[in-house]
Amino acid sequence: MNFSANQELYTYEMIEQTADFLKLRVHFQPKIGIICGSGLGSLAQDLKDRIEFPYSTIPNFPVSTVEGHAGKLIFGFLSKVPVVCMQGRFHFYEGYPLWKCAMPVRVMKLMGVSHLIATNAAGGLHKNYKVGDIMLVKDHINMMGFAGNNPLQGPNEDRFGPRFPPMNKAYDKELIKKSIEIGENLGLKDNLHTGVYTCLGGPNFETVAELRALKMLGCDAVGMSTVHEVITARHCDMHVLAFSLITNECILEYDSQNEPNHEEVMDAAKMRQDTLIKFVGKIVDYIYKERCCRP
Ligand SMILES: O=P(O)(O)O[C@H]1O[C@H](CO)[C@@H](O)[C@H]1O
Ligand code: HPA
Repeated sequence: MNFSANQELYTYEMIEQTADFLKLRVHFQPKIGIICGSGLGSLAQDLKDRIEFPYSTIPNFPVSTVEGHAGKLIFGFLSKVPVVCMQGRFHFYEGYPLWKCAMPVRVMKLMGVSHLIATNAAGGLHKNYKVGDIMLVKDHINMMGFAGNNPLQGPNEDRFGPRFPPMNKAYDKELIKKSIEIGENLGLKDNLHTGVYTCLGGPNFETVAELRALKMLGCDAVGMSTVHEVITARHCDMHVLAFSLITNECILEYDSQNEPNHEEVMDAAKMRQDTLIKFVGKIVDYIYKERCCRP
């Protein structure tokens, strides 16, 4: 694998080729795209009439290398709504440049997807967050962008969107409000938050000093994904809802005996999978009825 950020960028025609390959094989048009975070692949388990594509069989697609990311694109119906699910996402630390990590979002766009639901596992920085809580992302801090790394780097492709896209309304406020309502109806009132997510490059978990700095900056949850997908989705005018499952507490004290690890992240995700399946199912249902089907 070539790890250079200077790998040849995807052309519009390559993304189109990938979308056409999938369109030929999928007989319905997905309206909502769902990206499953670490250990959250079960969000795709209830899809009816599913058509699955291992990433390695899709032209131009990267392949997943992380445990808890199965590496399949799954089309099907969730609550009777046509959706496409990424069971496994791509992270910068796997050696992929950010534009490559986010490429499936553009494929979704060319297939007709108008709404993206991005989910992730994240460390909880906010003092009130507990393992198992859900944080609806209201904003992000693009730490990788601070360091000059962005999925939109390179010549702009005007057919997707503008050179300088705004990002101050990245997360759909109405969908956040509705998701809170849906969560409360599922009995999750005490486990729901809205907050600021930040993505670091990984793969190491953060130092105590890094976490303290992020907290001072206003971050509520920390992960290694999602932001590049959201930027790419907003660039091509998709509506975005994102949420973090808080899978571990961020360790902010030097004398703590604990160390974060990927197993606890996946265990926490597994523990919450049934709840999240219901949560996402109802959100999908709402988006489809209230947004996608409106004349
Ligand atoms: O963001 P997702 O893909 O959910 O995964 C999170 O979990 C992994 C660390 O345990 C990292 O990849 C981090 O980004
Ligand atoms: N830090 C970064 N990424 C993560 C974490 C974390 O604590 N938990 C899950 N993904």
